[in-house]
Amino acid sequence: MIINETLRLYPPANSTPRKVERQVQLGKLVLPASLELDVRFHHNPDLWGDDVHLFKPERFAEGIAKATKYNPVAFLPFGLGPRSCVGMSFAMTEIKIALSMILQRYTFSLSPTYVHSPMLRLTIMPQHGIQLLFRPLHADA
Ligand code: HEM
Repeated sequence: MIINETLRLYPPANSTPRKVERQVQLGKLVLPASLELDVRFHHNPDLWGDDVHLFKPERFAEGIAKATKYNPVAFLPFGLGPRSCVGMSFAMTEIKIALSMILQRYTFSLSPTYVHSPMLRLTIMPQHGIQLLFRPLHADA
């Protein structure tokens, strides 16, 4: 739940560039051929609710399908289609291993010096870093 909500609000790839191959109508919008688009993810209150900008891992309590109201294009941290991320399974496995190794050994909380300022520099990253206070769970950690 926490990983999914982090990927929803702070997807490392904030948008996906696409080029329109042939003219297409999307609702009221007519997109002409050759138009270059930057498709941005996960900030539509119609899909996520009025609390779209809040970090709420519990959205995913019953899985991605339920959280997205069964809309298969609502949650796209790894993109979609034939050019979607080839590293998705690797990345998800790596995140889970790293988190479980940390959580087995430490508790941690945000340092009072932390300033929340996500910024886009190729990927989304914390502008001033993330200062955490770690406490070992075991005497030998
Ligand atoms: C949390 C980690 C990651 C996220 C959120 C992420 C996200 C993405 C996104 C959004 C795309 C573009 C998909 C599209 O255009 O539809 C992409 C493409 C790609 N990613 Fe990742 N990625 C992650 C980790 C990785 C890792 C670990 C690898 C390699 C080991 C990787 C390799 C690639 C490659 C090669 C592409 C280009 C695929 C293509 O154009 O056919 N990614 N990724």
